[in-house]
Amino acid sequence: MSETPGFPAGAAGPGPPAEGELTARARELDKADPLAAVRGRFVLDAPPDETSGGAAVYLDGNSLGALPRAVPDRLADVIAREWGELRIRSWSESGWWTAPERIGDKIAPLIGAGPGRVVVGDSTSVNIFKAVVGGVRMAGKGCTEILVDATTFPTDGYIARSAARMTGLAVRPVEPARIADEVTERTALALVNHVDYRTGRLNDLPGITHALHSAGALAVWDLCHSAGALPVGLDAHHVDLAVGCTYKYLNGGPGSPAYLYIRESLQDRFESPLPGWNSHADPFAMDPDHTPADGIARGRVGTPDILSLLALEAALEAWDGVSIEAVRTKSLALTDFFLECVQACVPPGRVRSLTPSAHERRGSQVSLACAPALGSSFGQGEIPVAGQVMDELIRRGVVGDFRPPDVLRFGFTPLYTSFADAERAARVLGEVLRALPEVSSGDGG
Ligand SMILES: Cc1ncc(COP(=O)(O)O)c(C=O)c1O
Ligand SMILES: Nc1ccccc1C(=O)C[C@H](N)C(=O)O
Repeated sequence: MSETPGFPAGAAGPGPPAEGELTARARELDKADPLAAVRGRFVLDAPPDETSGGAAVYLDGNSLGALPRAVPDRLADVIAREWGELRIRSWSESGWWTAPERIGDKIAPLIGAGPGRVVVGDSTSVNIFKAVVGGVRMAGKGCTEILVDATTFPTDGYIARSAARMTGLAVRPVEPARIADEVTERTALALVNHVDYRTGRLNDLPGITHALHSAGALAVWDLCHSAGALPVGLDAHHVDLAVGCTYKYLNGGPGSPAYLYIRESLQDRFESPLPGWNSHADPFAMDPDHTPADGIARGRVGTPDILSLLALEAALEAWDGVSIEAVRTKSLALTDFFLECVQACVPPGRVRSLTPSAHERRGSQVSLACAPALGSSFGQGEIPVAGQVMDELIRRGVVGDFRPPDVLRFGFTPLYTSFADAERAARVLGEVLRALPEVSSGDGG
């Protein structure tokens, strides 16, 4: 097993860790945490004590964020009053019609965008389609290819290949770190994940964007795993187009609508491949010909999903008075502390951190490759051992997730994750791995 900076070989002893010391450190860190009170804005299990020993530590906010307390009452009001009583009048009187731009402006500061550059609606996949086809239509005439992050979350690759087929271009998968070397004057754009969903690696958005621009190509970023977790700086780094979901670190709820960012200076050249009536300059003119709206509204398609949109708007209240810089500081402290606890609690050689140890290359999750121990005490089956380990962690109240082939993912949402959560998760992971038989494959460390 290769040594990674997070786990110097032989540094951890096989016996039970110095629990008391780590627990005390976690308590001190939580006491000093300026965001500690923000946790109260979310519905979460109470921390475990002698009576509630089974309460869950939630480390899956990088897949589905926890429920913000403001959402249920707001949604109840939207349903009972705005829909139930005002009915059709709510499109204007309750601000439903303009919600996609209004809520876009609320997300904008979290991703470094000025007002009028973000519109909310549709899924991330649909926005990837709009961004890629819209980007190709803005690119130079002689372009023949689209570069796609070779390590991307699958949906980006699927959509990019279909968009390329429709526009007559080829798709070339390239590792993010190689994009600066691989881009040519024939490249229309590159579609890149800001944070790698599997490893938690933070890709170099300023550097890659600059390299693409130097070659005359556009930069299209997928912010699903960075928005709400770290500063993105879309305007500052002159990103052309970006998309992201809102159900992870923005806590918008299951299936909450995604967003599209279009750089201000490109907006009047953006031609949507899905020019629905909501993107028309005058939707209620019912014009048979499409005239695109000015500004970011041209990124809209059809009737917005109001219930989900307004749940998201209420969820964003959890950010009141919180800076994304403070979130980043806590995120790095949490992931550092978790890695330290894992090193102390987990028998050597059983996991290997896939997440870069360098802060400037790390998102807000820790991914641990789980050594392929065989003959697990949780029963042998088709499930890879890492999947069994995660099932057992969840059974013991530590909720992360498993991604094939061997990755345990732990997401840290600074708005509500505590240092005590990080310590408990690492301790339970150590217990689960100690309960498994020794690594039997040759590459264990
Ligand atoms: C990087 C990335 N892009 C896109 C998606 C999903 O897209 P959609 O919102 O269309 O399901 C995810 C996760 O679901 C993701 O991690
Ligand atoms: N949208 C979902 C619906 C159901 C279950 C998971 C997701 C995810 O978001 C997965 C996530 N994108 C990931 O990084 O694996």
